[in-house]
Amino acid sequence: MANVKLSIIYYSSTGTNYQMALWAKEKAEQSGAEVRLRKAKELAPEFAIEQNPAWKKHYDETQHVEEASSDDILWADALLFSAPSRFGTMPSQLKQFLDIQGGLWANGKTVNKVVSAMTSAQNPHGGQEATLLSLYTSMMHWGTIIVTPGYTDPVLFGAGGNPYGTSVTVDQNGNMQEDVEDAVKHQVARVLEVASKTLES
Ligand SMILES: Cc1cc2nc3c(=O)[nH]c(=O)nc-3n(C[C@H](O)[C@H](O)[C@H](O)COP(=O)(O)O)c2cc1C
Repeated sequence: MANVKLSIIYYSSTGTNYQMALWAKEKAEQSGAEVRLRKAKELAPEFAIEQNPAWKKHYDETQHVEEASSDDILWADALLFSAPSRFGTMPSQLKQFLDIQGGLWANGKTVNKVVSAMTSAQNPHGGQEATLLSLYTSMMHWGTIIVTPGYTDPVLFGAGGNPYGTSVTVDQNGNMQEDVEDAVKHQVARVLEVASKTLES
């Protein structure tokens, strides 16, 4: 997958989606892609972060991660998003990032990017598919090429079998309930495969 430029753009309060983004980065780099790992800017007020020790810890520990910018979209052939469910939709932090890309969109700069997404929620039926759909809805408006895992590999069944994108259930202590590392890696490999085909054509 040499030559594919991949931006992994995530939001995470307590580390789950950051971990998924790191697995994706590891696999993409092993595959020869050029990778940018970027976080959506935190928008929550300090008091909200401070009242949740796990959130505060993750916030402090990821200060070194660069914030996503328009250039990360412009530069990339492929985009992989990862963000937790917030009442069945994407978090406002990621939505805000999308909402400030009107200039790119208006100039056709989002068209034909290969896009895929991952998520997490506290409950298996707590909105995992709906959260991915909320993101994919915006991606349709962007004219992107949405690439989902479907059921293209047996690892998906062990990871909960979500064909929309890898998703994981996280308990109240932040522990992932399914082993999704291989599913994340399969998803990113598939994104790179499709992106490299679009570059050849
Ligand atoms: C405001 C808010 C709304 C949430 N809504 C849901 C929900 O509707 N269903 C669900 O299962 N989990 C819900 N969660 C749990 C989060 O999805 C969970 O904390 C997250 O997936 C952990 O990911 P992270 O470690 O990357 O932050 C919600 C959490 C917050 C803070």
